Amino acid sequence: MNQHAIEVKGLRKMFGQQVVLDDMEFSVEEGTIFALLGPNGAGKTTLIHILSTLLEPDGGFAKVNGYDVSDERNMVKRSISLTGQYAAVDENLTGAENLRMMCRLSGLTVKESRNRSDELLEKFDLTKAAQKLVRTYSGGMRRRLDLAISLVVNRPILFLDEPTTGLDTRSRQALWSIKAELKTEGITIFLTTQYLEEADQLADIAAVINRGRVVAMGTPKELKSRVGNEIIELRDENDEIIRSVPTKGTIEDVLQVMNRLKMAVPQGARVHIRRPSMDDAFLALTEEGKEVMSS
Ligand SMILES: Nc1ncnc2c1ncn2[C@@H]1O[C@H](COP(=O)(O)OP(=O)(O)OP(=O)(O)O)[C@@H](O)[C@H]1O
Repeated sequence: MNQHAIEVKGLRKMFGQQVVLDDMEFSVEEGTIFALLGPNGAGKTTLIHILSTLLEPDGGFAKVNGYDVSDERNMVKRSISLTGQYAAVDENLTGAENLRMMCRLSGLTVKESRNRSDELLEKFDLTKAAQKLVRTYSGGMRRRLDLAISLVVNRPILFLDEPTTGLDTRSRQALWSIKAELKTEGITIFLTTQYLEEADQLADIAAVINRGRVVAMGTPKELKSRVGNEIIELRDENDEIIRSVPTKGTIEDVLQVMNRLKMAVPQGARVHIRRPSMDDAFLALTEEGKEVMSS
């Protein structure tokens, strides 16, 4: 059956007078990686909390694995894993003990728990650190343990709230490769991120939200193409960017833009023409970007 892993329609959430999610609408196909991109305070965590039943919406509806987040909370909870601020890691236990405890709590036998823990420690490159107390772990190791714990029981949908925030490049890349592995197992991954690069590398579909609304959605490639086909960048003699202007990529358009720019830039400025990045798309699609693009 080809159903949506997540379906959101007219979703609304207010905190006091502040509208945090405003008529939000999108769906996520089963087995895909979906990235929710948005600046600080855009409403990403609020949305994850509603989808994982930690918060009640004020209007509209959301279904996760076919279950309504308000009316079928238990079924939703059984369909998801959630990593992030809420993972219960005991600092005074070892990584292996934490994992085995979670396995036992979720109903596995002692033997099954040992096997599943070993398998996850291996997958997340924690076998060597398995017998060390978690309080001695680095940030990257904690994140990997957090992710491993969220996978103790195979659930069809995995929520990752800013999973790589604060990780060094190496740990981030390790997490990316694990997520790609999960995808091959058919798990739907819903992640929030402020790293455009992350959405670009990983996601099948990315939605950009700003002030509680979806302002754009598509494959990272589609989102990038919304910014224009080629970007003209003018740099000064220190290689600092002076102007960055999207074009349609045709010779006529590029010439027209160059002519316009000629009047406004200092002599000696150098020209680069490049493909748009996710950063360009993000800036162009959010409020802040509109100012940049129209300047
Ligand atoms: N419990 C709460 N009570 C009041 N306001 C809240 C509450 N939780 C969030 N907000 C507000 O709602 C808005 C959206 O917050 P949210 O945490 O969902 O954003 P976010 O996109 O996850 O941001 P960040 O990237 O900084 O984590 C913010 O303005 C925040 O101050």
